[in-house]
Amino acid sequence: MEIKEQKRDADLLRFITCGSVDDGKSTLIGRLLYDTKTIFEDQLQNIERTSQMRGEEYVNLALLTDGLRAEREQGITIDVAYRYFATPKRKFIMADTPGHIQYTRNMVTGASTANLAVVLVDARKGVIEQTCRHTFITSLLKIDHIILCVNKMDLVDYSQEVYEKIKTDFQNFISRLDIADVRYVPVSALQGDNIVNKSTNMPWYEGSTLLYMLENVHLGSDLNHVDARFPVQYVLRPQSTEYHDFRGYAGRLEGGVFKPDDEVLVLPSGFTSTVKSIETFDGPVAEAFAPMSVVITLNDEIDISRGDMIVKPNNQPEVSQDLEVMVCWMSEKPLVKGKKYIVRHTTKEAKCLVKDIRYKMNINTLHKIEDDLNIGLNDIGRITLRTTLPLFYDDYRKNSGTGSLILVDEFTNETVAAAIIL
Ligand SMILES: Nc1nc2c(ncn2[C@@H]2O[C@H](COP(=O)(O)OP(=O)(O)OP(=O)(O)O)[C@@H](O)[C@H]2O)c(=O)[nH]1
Repeated sequence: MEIKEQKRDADLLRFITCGSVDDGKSTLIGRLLYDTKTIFEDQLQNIERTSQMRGEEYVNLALLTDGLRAEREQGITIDVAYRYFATPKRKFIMADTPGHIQYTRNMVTGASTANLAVVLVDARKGVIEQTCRHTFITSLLKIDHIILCVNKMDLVDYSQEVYEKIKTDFQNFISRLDIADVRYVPVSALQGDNIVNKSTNMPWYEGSTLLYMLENVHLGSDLNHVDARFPVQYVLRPQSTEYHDFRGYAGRLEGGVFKPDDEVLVLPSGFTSTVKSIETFDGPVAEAFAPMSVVITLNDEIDISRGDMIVKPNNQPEVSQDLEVMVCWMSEKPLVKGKKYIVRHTTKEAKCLVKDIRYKMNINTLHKIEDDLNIGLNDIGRITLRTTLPLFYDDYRKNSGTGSLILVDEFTNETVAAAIIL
């Protein structure tokens, strides 16, 4: 079962596209869908017609994703749209994040489950602060693979010199970050150079196309099958007399494997029991692993509630009310030292106090700024929190689910930050 799951992972690539407004993100996504022939005939006719009406020389592929965005914006709460497409080699889930002011927030949301980030730069502008910010967040979120797409090569006469300069600048920047795999490709999303089809305009480029990279990047299974973590989302106690003995704990595994008869420990109470059964929508199973959603029943009656975590006695997460975190600030209202926020971590909600702001990050130089601790919209900084309830967490590197949290404003209910536990 586990092997099958891993194989499925290798067939599926989740990626995010990031770039500043107008770098050509929508056009690039449109080009990928168009050249891999994954858009529908009627959609195509629609955008061809609109492009003609607007007197545009080329079919405006950005209309494809813009249309999707308009649809999505009616849904209001969703910041990130997911596009699915497939080639014979692989399936893709692409997180499309609108590149406007609140980009950090959208990017963090989209990137938290991504295996790879496509970072776009405009060949005329080169590596700018936004490129650095996106790349830094990518590394913070432990996305192992980055493809730097130098776009709009048609506007710089497909110049190798321009491309090499941008590549060197980027190499200099990322040498200070811990990113396993970085690739580079010069493209024109508008004209279709090196997206799906190899460009004839850049004979000096000997690498592969963007699609080839996406299809062939090697993905180890990034799921943690070692550390068993089951945050309880709901306690099920059906009222019907037929099931009056039944008490199940519903949730999604954030890591590891659970089987019937496994010895388990419940946090925070510390009580132990053994797994009686694991139920799913399709009936009982012999084993459950991340990211399955299941109902676990235990052989002992223990008082368990939402936010508790079922783990194994010999492999426990950290438990603490004092946390050191790296935040990406997402609110117009700056972070306030000494202020209370709501913290949401796995299925648990608590309050927390910002005890200290250690430093703010200079995104361009990656230096720590210690004399200006004003963390505002899109800033990244290191802070310490004291929570009202203990959280059960792991290092983000080991487990992104139990290693991250969000902060919410108590009064407005606005999500103000995403954070990684250090
Ligand atoms: N010449 C040229 N223009 C491009 C290329 N890619 C995109 N553009 C143009 O750049 C402009 C911005 O492209 P979009 O795809 O809308 O940019 P975006 O980054 O998605 O911007 P937002 O949707 O606002 O986030 C459009 O006018 C595109 O036609 C390219 O490779 N070459």
